[in-house]
Amino acid sequence: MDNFNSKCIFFGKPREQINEITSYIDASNIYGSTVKESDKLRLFKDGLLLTSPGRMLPPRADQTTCTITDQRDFCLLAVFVLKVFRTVLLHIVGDRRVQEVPTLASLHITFVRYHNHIARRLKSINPHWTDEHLFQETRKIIGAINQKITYEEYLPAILNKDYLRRYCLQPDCQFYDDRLDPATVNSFAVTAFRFGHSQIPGHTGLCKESQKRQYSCPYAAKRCPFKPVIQVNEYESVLVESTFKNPYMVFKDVDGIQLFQVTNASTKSDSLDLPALDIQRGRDHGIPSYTKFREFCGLTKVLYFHSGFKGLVDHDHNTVELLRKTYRDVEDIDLFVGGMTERPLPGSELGPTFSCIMARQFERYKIGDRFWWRRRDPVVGFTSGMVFSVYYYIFTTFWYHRGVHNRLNGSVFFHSLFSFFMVYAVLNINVQ
Ligand code: HEM
Repeated sequence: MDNFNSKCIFFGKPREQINEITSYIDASNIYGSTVKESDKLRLFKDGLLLTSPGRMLPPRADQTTCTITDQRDFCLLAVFVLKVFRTVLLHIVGDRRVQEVPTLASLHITFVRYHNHIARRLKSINPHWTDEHLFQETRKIIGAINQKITYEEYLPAILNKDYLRRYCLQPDCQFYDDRLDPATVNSFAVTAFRFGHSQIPGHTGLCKESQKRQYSCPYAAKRCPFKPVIQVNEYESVLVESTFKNPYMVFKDVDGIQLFQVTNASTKSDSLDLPALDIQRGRDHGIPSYTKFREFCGLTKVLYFHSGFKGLVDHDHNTVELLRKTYRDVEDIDLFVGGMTERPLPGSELGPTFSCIMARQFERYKIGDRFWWRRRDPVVGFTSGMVFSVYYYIFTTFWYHRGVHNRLNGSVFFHSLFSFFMVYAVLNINVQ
């Protein structure tokens, strides 16, 4: 990965960590980042992706340590091993982080199903297309849907309108610049985009098997692809840390997951100290300090621990006091800490420093992508008919799929998709 402003030059290039997977927003979380990976995930028939019973993700081929007793059961011994060693993967999909939390696994499942749904629709319209043709066309549509959701739903929810405009992140700004490197920069992956870690409430809500939900449908009753069922308002709430590395929760015991229910209940002491990890990872990667990034972003210089002139003008007084107690010098403030504690800009989830890093990165992902879905190019861009289809698919398929096969609460699924998890899943940063 490259850094926006790295000055440490080694053999003509700044020394940076390597990104294991593609930086482009190309749905590589579903398809993998190499042809070899994507081949492992394909059925090689009608453009479809592999699934397991119940249209779930395919289990790993080397999962032979236990007996699968019925279609909905997953290898419990493997789950036990997974809990103890935290390394075994239960399922295969384009990104190995699928096992991080069941809520993330559910999004992977949704997009695998979504792929197969679109491939079947394309096959019915074009029966003469080969498996390869169907696969690639479907993949292009799924990639476009990921780009569309990221830029038209997610970014407007977290970034201020000025930043969206200044960095060409709005739908009316579409062009390609081959000088813009779309690689993921270190400061984005290691600090700014980890702001999402502060958006994770302490609990996940589960629906019990016996409970069913009612979905309202945007069409006349005759055209609805499913029958409305009984409304459920009750959820069992579990601590979010009990869901870590437990993707099997999507497959077992529960009939639904309400993504990150907000409750005030206290959390267990053995939870993952993610902010500590994030701060340490920034130091580990040699990320410049918060004050250096303010300069890089053209923001006012910070020289003193106060919130006035030449101070921490984007922090409130109490936060400045806490920072003073924590750091000996303003120059020492970690980018993650300084950025996370800034007051959010109006209409935004982020302060000016993180907004600057985020907006610049998303600009690179968009303007530097030769295959950007809205690119006005007859070879790589979508025709206006296809652009319409992407909007159409997004609208109809969420209703069609009803969350993950009756397991996810539809409305909460929407919420979570657009609010935070989606982008974690699609952005494809995985540093080694
Ligand atoms: C329950 C939810 C989540 C958990 C348990 C989780 C956990 C983690 C862990 C353990 C890491 C690796 C930390 C390290 O070793 O440096 C990580 C990295 C990261 N997370 Fe999360 N995360 C969650 C949600 C999110 C969300 C919602 C976002 C953003 C919107 C996000 C963005 C990132 C980014 C950008 C990285 C760095 C990836 C890399 O450089 O390889 N995470 N996360």
